[in-house]
Amino acid sequence: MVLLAVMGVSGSGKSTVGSHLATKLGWKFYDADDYHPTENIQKMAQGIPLNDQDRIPWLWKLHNILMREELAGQSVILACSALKKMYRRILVSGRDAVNSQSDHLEEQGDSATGKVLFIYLDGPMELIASRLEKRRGHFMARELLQSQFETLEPPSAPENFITATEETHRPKLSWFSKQNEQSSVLFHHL
Ligand SMILES: Nc1ncnc2c1ncn2[C@@H]1O[C@H](COP(=O)(O)OP(=O)(O)OP(=O)(O)O)[C@@H](O)[C@H]1O
Ligand SMILES: O=C(O)[C@H](O)[C@@H](O)[C@H](O)[C@H](O)CO
Repeated sequence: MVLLAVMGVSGSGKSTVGSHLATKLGWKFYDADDYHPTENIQKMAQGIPLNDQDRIPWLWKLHNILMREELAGQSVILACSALKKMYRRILVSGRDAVNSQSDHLEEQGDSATGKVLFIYLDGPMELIASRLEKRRGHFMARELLQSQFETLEPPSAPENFITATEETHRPKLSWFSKQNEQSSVLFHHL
């Protein structure tokens, strides 16, 4: 059973790569965009970046979905921006991530951070902007790309993640803890 989150800025390819992987692997797929409250969608459509207050309850909801699937023994892929380290902590640990001291969570080490494997879709702003220019019928205002990059805190050790470079979506192994057998399956499909 694997909980996988495909993360990155708007337009980095989370929905495309995440749904592709889920189909290939026969796993359940969730797109975090489908779980935003209407107010968040309206903000983004108006070109107003979301803030922590907008994102935190949404991330709690997504954490609950991941935990429900974990309990059911179901492997899942979630496409979710998860731009900040704190947001990724919430996906992994829910309310504990907000209530506890960050040091405390860090001390928990693999037992907490290793629960979800993040696939970080990394890519240059120009390339992603050019893709967003061509994308039609999506609520996200394209002007928000700049703020997405400003908010982004790329994952780093001891987080549990793989970086995939945007040009090829070939994963470049950065750091991950204990999911070696799973990563070889993922490499095969990416
Ligand atoms: N590897 C790729 N090569 C070329 N185009 C791509 C690639 N990945 C995604 N795209 C295109 O880029 C656009 C953005 O991709 P996608 O919607 O999957 O990104 P996203 O990260 O889910 O965005 P958002 O967070 O805004 O929903 C789409 O039009 C998609 O077809
Ligand atoms: O954290 C965020 O700012 C949001 O998740 C955005 O990234 C959007 O949901 C998505 O990317 C729009 O398509």
